Amino acid sequence: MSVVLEAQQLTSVRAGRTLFSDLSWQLAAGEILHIEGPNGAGKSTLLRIVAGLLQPLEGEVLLFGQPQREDPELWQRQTLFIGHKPAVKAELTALENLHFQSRLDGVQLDDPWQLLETVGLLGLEDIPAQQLSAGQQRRIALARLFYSQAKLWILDEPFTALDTRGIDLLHQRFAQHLEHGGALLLTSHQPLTWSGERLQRLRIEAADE
Ligand SMILES: Nc1ncnc2c1ncn2[C@@H]1O[C@H](COP(=O)(O)OP(=O)(O)OP(=O)(O)O)[C@@H](O)[C@H]1O
Repeated sequence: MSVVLEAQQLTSVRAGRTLFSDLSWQLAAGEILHIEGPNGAGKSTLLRIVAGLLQPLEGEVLLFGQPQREDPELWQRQTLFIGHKPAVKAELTALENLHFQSRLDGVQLDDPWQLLETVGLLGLEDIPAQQLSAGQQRRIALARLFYSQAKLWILDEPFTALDTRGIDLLHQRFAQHLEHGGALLLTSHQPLTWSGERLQRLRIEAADE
């Protein structure tokens, strides 16, 4: 399988504290990397570095062999990052949020109503996001996964606030993504149920402790 993502000797220091040092790994098409570790260990920091939103103190991240600075267009097209807070616009309705998100992603939605149904928000489309529950807001944010063509998904705590049906839905979507040659990097405090050969684990412990 081809290598989608390669991290080379990553070191990160925040507020004078070394979160991790000399981290290296490869993630191939069809694989998941589950980043584990206690609160504050640096998992979100690592994901933000991989997404190109933060610079490591040392080291480099390659997507299909390319550093971000050399091919920003490839990175833009082939990565999808969803952070741990649902990045929804509070005053926009669920439907308006889907249109807003998809425009930012450069995607024309074929059938926004179908997408609402897929993520379990049909019937709630006219309600401002701020009046939706935490899990419903998370579903708006996660709707991006159902139209994304990006090969690398970077998801920070995607299961937070989801009910069991929502978690099942995500697992199904992850499986499709992997079957189509995608790769997935995620943090989750919940255990993942995937067959061993597809799942890699990386545990971060604060290096200074
Ligand atoms: N913007 C920032 N400036 C300085 N330090 C930060 C910043 N954001 C996070 N940190 C620090 O970096 C450390 C790691 O934070 P991070 O959010 O990466 O942890 P995490 O492993 O994702 O934790 P959690 O499981 O609680 O989500 C923490 O000590 C945090 O205080």
